[in-house]
Amino acid sequence: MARMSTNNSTPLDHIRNFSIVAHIDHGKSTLADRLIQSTGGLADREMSEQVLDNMDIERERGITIKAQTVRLHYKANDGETYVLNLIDTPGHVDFAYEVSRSLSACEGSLLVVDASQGVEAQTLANVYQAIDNNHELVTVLNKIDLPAAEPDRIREQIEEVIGIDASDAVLISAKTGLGIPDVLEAIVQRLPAPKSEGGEKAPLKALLVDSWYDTYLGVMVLVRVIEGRLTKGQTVRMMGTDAKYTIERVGVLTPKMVAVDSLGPGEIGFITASIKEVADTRVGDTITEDKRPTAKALPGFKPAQPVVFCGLFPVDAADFEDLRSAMGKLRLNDASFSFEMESSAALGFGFRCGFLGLLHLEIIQERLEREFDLDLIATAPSVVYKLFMTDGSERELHNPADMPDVVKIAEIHEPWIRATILTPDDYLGGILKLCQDRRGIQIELTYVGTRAMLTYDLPLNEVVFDFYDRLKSISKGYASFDYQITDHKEGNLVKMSILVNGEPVDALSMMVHRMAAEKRGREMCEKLKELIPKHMFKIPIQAAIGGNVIARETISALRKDVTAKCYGGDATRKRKLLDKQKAGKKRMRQFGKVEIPQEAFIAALKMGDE
Ligand SMILES: Nc1nc2c(ncn2[C@@H]2O[C@H](COP(=O)(O)OP(=O)(O)OP(=O)(O)O)[C@@H](O)[C@H]2O)c(=O)[nH]1
Repeated sequence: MARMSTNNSTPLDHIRNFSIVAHIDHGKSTLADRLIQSTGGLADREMSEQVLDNMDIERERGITIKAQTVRLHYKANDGETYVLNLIDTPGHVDFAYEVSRSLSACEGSLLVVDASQGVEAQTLANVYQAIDNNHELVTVLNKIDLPAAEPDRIREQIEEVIGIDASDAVLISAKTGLGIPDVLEAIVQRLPAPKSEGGEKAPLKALLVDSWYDTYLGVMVLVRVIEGRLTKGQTVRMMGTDAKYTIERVGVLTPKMVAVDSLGPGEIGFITASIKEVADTRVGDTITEDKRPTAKALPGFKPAQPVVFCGLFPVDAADFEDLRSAMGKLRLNDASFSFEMESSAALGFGFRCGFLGLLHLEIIQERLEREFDLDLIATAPSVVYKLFMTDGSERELHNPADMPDVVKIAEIHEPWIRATILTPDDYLGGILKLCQDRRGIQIELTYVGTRAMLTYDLPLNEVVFDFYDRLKSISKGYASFDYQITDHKEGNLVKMSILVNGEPVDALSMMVHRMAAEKRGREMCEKLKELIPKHMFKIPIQAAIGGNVIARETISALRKDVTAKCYGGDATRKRKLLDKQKAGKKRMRQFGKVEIPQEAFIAALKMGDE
């Protein structure tokens, strides 16, 4: 780690702590890179594209998962040098809680809007979070290099839709660098400096903003000092967990890690303290000095609750231990991902995993397959149901396979969301139909120019499968979507089982609304008929509720011997064909006498609405 002999007492009025809020792809990371580059945080040659996005997957998918922070030194037009702390926030709905936690560590935000696209669903969601955190805002219109950019129109739209003054919006192109100096000036001139009531003489009070696992340094904790001073060697106490630690390192990210002696009021930096797991650090906790504690803890955050669950099983049972260790490693860096062992009659040993949303699920699954070279079967994603039992007790259901006997259940409650959808009005009809088909209740429909803004209440259960994919395809990618979980409501829900050759495949069972069960069951059977290859015998595929079969398809029997066409041919050709079949088998799973390909599990769940 580099060492910087910073003078550690940057006066408060020379500090600006800010975030960038934006819809996905509106250019947040590109702008962050520009700010780092133009303040000399990294030499040009060190700039790999998008330094803020650490992980390969993030880079490939172009999304920011883990919030990061960067300290910049900026010499302003008034001749003074300011310390600017940029806290990066993720843009996707699944990570909304990370947005909120990082916003609470700063006083202002840059609201970045693509001047060719305008306000989108996540622009709204994120800007309201910033306003809720009492942030001052600087509006930045990006991509003005594009011929399609219409800064005047978008400025009006921002005023109309969000209700903030955008007359002094800064026009930039993060791509070409145009307007970047104006952004830096606006940060200094228009965003407030942090305040500290007690100042640096007060007992230590710092906010635990984030934590992550670094292979070399172990658990790193991102902190924002409110009052007092955080120093190397100090013994601190986490007020929420009551755990004591001795601070080993104090540093800042420039974005390289740079050690400093201490952090004072208003400053943001990281500490390390031989903390074993990220799970030992509670985001939103208050860090204070053990021997001179602060009187009152900060309000803190609600911990992120997993909302979507699914089972992950190794295709090859021998990979179970590898899967366990890989999950343990991922969990080190992502306390919002949870897993516990599960066994399934059909799939053997695996894990029941909890995620913040579907994207989170996909990212974890992809990382397990790619970084750890594991072949996995994922079961149908399920939301968390609340079961009210006839004996008066209450329990949570994370897995349709654990569904108790229906006669013992008085009521099943399912989570509902409030969704905001923005779309060009050409696609409105299709989107209304989609929401309606998914049991949606329309709350509001307003227009902003030729764009419609829709508010719908929807059961989360109807959204977890493929709602987002469908929305994108109906709107040719133009609609944007954001949601918040609102409450649990009673639903007429049943467990639908799928039987292949008479055997229930628990990985495919799911909770469905009674009215939609037959249609869903029929679609599942039809899809599986396409996905499961023919065998030497007839295979019935059935969907059932309790003992009642509600849909049925049959896969006809295969007669031909595949090697027959090699008759008389040379042995190597025959061997090749058999090898090819064997490789194909690796991605198959045996259920009784039937082999089901791995893709069938996911594909069967992604049903069209046509
Ligand atoms: N033409 C043009 N393209 C830009 C500009 N700024 C960003 N882009 C492009 O827009 C795309 C999205 O930019 P990002 O910076 O990755 O967007 P982001 O908001 O950080 O996206 P997430 O990390 O997914 O939240 C990239 O392909 C950029 O190259 C700009 O000023 N002009």
